[in-house]
Amino acid sequence: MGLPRFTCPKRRADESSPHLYVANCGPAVGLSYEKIASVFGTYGDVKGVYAADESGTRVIVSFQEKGSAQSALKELNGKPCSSLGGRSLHIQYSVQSHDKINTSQSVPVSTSASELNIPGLFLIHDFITAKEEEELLSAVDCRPWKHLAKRRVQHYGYEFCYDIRNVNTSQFLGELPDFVSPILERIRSLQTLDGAVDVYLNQLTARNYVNEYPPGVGLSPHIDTHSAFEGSIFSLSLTGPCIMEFRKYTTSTWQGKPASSEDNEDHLDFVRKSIYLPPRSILLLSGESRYAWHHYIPHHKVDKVKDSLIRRGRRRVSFTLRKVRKGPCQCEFPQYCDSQE
Ligand SMILES: O=C(O)CCC(=O)C(=O)O
Ligand SMILES: [Fe+2]
Repeated sequence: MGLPRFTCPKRRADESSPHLYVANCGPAVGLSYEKIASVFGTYGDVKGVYAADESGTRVIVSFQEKGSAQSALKELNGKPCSSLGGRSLHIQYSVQSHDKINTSQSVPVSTSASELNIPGLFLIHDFITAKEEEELLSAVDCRPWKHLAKRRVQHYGYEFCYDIRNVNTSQFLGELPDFVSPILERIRSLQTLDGAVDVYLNQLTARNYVNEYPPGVGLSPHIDTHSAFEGSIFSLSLTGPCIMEFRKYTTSTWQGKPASSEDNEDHLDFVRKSIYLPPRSILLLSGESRYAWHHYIPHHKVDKVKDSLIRRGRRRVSFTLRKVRKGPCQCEFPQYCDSQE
């Protein structure tokens, strides 16, 4: 399925159209395009179902006739739909997109953080050896992965709660496991990169990305909640490559609230930059890159990096190491800060 020519209206569009913008729906929440087409097809001829963006949770359903879209909107909007596993959809009429930014268009991918020129972003290649990588993978694979709707994770130190996008600081799960000690030690040597980097970390999220899902499942754009974590975030990539895209929204407000299916797309103005994360590299987000830029991993099967096409592996595991924040965030980016809303 291609990407849409239609998108969510910037303001709620009341005039009807044969195209619906449907949120809380898509491959990332377990609903295939075929399934969506068949459910919406009960209201009329569906011309196509398209990804509305790269989140995997928003789609455009295009009907042949306006009347069909009208009936589907009336029947399916905002109530649990038994044929979609009880999920409540949030539906609006879609309008033709005149936005200059086409989210399907990819940006050139840099291989170094200096090329990207985002303050506070660092990438270190070959931060660990292949042997260390193997040991880290077997250590996490010996422990149970928690299967959530869109991800498989393990949390250490503190649990990260995806519904509130924050940590429960009163529930300490214990010290970080021994298998990350050599990594933590090496991270401490990175303090020389930038004096402001905080290298005393107490939370680890191991994330298992398995390329067995249909396109659309990746990591949606987010800023790690300011009030949850301090200013230095490290992400170690294991076993498979990917690209990470950074976006700075010019008109954005704080977006770290629990992802809502009613999120509007009122901030389509953004600068995009992309970086290639090879296995065994570590990425450090600090300063502006941590506080003011959204980051995300588009789900691609193949990434174009300079002149090469790089196929994603069947699996990527990342270790995100952070320090849990105990008081409110007092960063210099209040526009993006949940503590300074
Ligand atoms: O997988 C990664 O490298 C990044 C994960 C991430 O951004 C997060 O857990 O907040
Ligand atoms: Fe993140």
